Amino acid sequence: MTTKPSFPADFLWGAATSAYQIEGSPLADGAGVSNWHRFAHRPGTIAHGDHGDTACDHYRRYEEDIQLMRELGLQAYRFSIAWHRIFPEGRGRLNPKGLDFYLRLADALNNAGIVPCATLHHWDWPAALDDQGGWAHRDSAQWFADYAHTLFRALDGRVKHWATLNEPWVIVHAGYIEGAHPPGVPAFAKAPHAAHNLLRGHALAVQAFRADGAGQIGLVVNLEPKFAASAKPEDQAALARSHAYMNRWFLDPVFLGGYPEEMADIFGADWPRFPEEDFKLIREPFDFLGINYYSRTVVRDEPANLPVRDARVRQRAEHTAMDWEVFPEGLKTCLTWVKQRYTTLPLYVTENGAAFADPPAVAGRVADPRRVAYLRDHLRAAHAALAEGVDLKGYFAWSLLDNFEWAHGYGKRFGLVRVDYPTGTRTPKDSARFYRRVIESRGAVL
Ligand SMILES: CO[C@H](O)c1c[n+]2c([nH]1)[C@H](O)[C@@H](O)[C@H](O)[C@H]2CO
Repeated sequence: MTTKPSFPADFLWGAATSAYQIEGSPLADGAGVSNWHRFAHRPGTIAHGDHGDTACDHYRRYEEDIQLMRELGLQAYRFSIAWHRIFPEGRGRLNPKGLDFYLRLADALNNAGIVPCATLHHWDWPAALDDQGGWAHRDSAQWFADYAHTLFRALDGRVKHWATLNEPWVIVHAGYIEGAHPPGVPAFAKAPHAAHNLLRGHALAVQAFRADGAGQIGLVVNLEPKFAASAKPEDQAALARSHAYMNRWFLDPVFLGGYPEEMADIFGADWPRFPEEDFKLIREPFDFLGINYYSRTVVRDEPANLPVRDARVRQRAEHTAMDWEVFPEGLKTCLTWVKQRYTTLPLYVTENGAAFADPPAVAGRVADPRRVAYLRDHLRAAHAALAEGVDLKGYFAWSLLDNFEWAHGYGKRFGLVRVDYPTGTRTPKDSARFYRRVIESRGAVL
């Protein structure tokens, strides 16, 4: 007889979104042009010519969405703040109307008994900052810290759970290596500097929080367990490079004080020497680590595939609509790896979810059995990590709503709640109902 999972009474159950993916109204109330608004309107960048001009219309429908969160039984809501609404040019002039939206959002969440969990930067920022050098500019760290400091003071008492950055690795890999995200032009030699300034900005923001904030502050990273396709030395070497590149690039400096040695191998002559005092700053302690987990990758050596010289070996297993392998045990692998290698800090699963080709709503229902199974199996893995002593404090399903899936546009649906575009009609899926039962039973239904 297997015992039913039981999550701690203070375990925080939530769902997550991000500003550009759901808000719409990109230029409302004095907001500046963001990098993603400009990028998405550049022909050829986003599937089907999609963009975030309307998205889920959350900027105007946030009260309806908070009612949805209450119906789902959510205890917390992870959202991000659009920098360009606060500082339209990135620095200097503050836009009170832009700030006011987040004051209203936080108040409405608190009044609904839902913990606001704010991410300061989830990839969108004023286009003006990209024009001034972006994250590759050494001053970007201070731009970010000044923006963060403003928000800590403005939302003091309303928001007590902060994350500095969402997935700095994606900002660098997609934005500077691939060019598939803004700034949109591959700039290989700039990538290490952008990564370094993101980490410096994170640390300076934590210092600003210590001076003027209240509550908890953390960092959110994406992790993806890597496995070698074979025991051959070349595949083992590819595994080491791939693992260092995606999983250790940011965590080694913040917890161990230096970059993985594989980075110099990957970047070669473009790998800089950074000032020693930077590493002291980057190790600024913070309060929790958020982990975004979706899948794992099996890799082999592929010398032609620069810069990491690896290639994915697709597995004979279930895959999501993103062609990501469904691999629930990988969540436990990530959580235990972080605890063993880096830290006993509290951990949150800040994103976990899947896109599937959901059917349309019929009579107020959306049958999404594959997402129900995905959530069930990954929550079981999360509970197994808890049982092994991981200090897991919460779980945020990605995502509350179907939304703008970056370069994929609206064709990939991750939501617990279906959004029919462009009417914006919301329909909770079966997975939302399942998640509510999980929360009510503290996992006993898993
Ligand atoms: C490669 O998976 C990453 O960890 C990852 C997946 N996701 C993310 N990061 C982002 O944080 C979200 O904005 C995406 O919408 C979401 C779904 O794609």
